[in-house]
Amino acid sequence: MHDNDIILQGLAEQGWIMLDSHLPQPLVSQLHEAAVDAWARGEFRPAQVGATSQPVHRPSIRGDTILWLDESKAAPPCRTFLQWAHALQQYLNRNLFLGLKRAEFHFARYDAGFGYQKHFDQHRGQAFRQISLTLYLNPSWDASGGGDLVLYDPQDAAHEIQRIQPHFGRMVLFRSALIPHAVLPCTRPRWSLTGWMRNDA
Ligand SMILES: O=C(O)CCC(=O)C(=O)O
Ligand SMILES: [Fe+2]
Repeated sequence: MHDNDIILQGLAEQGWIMLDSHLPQPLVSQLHEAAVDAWARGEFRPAQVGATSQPVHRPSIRGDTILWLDESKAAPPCRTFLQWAHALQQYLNRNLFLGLKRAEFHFARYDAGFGYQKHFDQHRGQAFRQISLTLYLNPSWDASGGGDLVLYDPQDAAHEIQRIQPHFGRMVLFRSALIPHAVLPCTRPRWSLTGWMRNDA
C-alpha cells in the first residue's frame, strides 16, 4: 500500500497514524539543521497556551519554544516540506472530505525537563484545526531521552492508547478534534516540526 493510503486509512479508521521514514532522510536532516540554526540565531519564542485573543506563557503546561514557518521566507528544506504537506492536504481533501484550506507549521524545541500536558489541538470555540502532524528531528534518540508523545482514547481520555518516542524521521498524524495527547518531559533537547491542516481560509 502507498504511504499516503496508509495515512488515509489510519486517519479514517483509528484517528491517528505513525510512520517511520516517510520523508527522505536528507530532507529530515536539513530540517533539523534549519531548526538548530534558527534557534542559535535566537529566532524561537516561548510557545503560549489558550485562546488566540489572550494567549499566555505557562511553561509548566507547555514548555516548548517555537518558530512558525513562513513560506515566503523559509529556507529551501522548509519549502520542500511545506510543498509536500500541501500535496498531502490535497490528497486528504480528495479522500476524507475535510475541506482543508491551509496548513500552518512551526519548529518546536523542548528543553530538558519540559513537556506539554494533556490537551486537544482544537481551541475551544475555534474548531479549525482538523489534522495534526508532527515530524521528529532528533538524531540518535533513545528511550532515556523521555519526551514520548502519549495518545489517549477519544472515548476515555484517562486511557492511554499509544506512546511514541520522538525518533528521527518519525511522523505522527491524528485528527485534531478527536485525540487527547501529551508530551512527557524530556531529559535532553527535543526537536520537532509540528503543524495543522485547517478548514478556515
Ligand atoms: O511534539 C509532539 O509530539 C506533539 C506536540 C503537540 O502536541 C502540540 O504542539 O500541540
Ligand atoms: Fe498538541
